[in-house]
Amino acid sequence: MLRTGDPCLEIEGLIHDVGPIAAEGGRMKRVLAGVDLAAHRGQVTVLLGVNGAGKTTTLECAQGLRRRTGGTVRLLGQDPQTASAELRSRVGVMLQDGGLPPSARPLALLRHVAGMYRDPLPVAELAERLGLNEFAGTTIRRLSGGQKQRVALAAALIGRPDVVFLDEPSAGLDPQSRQVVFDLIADLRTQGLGIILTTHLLDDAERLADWVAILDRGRIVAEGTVAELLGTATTTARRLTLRATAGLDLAEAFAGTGPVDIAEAPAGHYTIDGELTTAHLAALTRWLDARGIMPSSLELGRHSLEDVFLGIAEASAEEELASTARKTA
Ligand SMILES: Nc1ncnc2c1ncn2[C@@H]1O[C@H](COP(=O)(O)OP(=O)(O)OP(=O)(O)O)[C@@H](O)[C@H]1O
Repeated sequence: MLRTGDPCLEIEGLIHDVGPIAAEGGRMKRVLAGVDLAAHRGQVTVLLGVNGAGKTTTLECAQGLRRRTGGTVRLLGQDPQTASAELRSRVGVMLQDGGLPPSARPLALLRHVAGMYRDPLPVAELAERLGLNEFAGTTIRRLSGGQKQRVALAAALIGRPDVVFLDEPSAGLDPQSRQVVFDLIADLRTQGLGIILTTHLLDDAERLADWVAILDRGRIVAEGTVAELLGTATTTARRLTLRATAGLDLAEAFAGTGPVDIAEAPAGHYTIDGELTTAHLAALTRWLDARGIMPSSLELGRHSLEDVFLGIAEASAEEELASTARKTA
């Protein structure tokens, strides 16, 4: 996909070391090992990775909240570590644990934050959109995780930023609030904001992302649109699941087609894996028809981002094992 819109964030070779770590013999730990990432205006860029992959650290280095050990970061054209107050006012940030003052009430807090900007969004409008009025009189400390999350999102957006960082924006949200937040993110994208968000939820990435970068052990291991990432999986096995009478000799059904792996577990639940084509489907249904067997279900599995993600995570874990084995040999 052509990435349209000006780049709002350009990261090259980002390295971040932490430590010294006492538990590791006083050694430094490399948390980011050369991250390259670009985010553009008018797009949602999703940084996807398992717990501990380095997502939050990448965001914090991108915002200048952590000093990097190496590499370059340009946020709206400036180095965030030495950025002007003017740059900061153009960046919205929603951190993972909110960072909200516990004794404040949501609307008073938002009015206060709005007062720091030259041209803030109307507080009432944002509060209405994010459903904050339901708990306007409650102090932040008494709000649920999802309610705090919505207040934190409002605070990140109130200054009409050009770029917004959202760390796990859907964490703790019920399905309805999640939809509200996702719709808002989609609107912000249409308005030309650059949105960079982290998640470990594949569903979030599939629903929101214009561009996905998969982070694993401090490195970007794959990136592209969701379609492109799924495209990389089309050459790998696809799965057919069938529920029918127990004990069928399905190998016979596929005798004239390309090779497949067939498993039956539990009885009557079959999975057929392989490079499946319409010829496999035709062979199976012909074989069933000839025996008068009507399956109770027959489903062709589509690839999901989960397949891609799990494949990458597995390959990376194997690589790490091999490298540890080499070091200890
Ligand atoms: N100051 C620090 N001292 C020691 N280890 C650290 C420090 N900061 C980060 N780490 C480690 O760096 C790794 C990356 O952390 P980070 O919070 O960026 O991951 P993440 O992908 O955001 O994970 P999560 O999804 O759990 O938030 C983790 O293993 C974390 O424990």
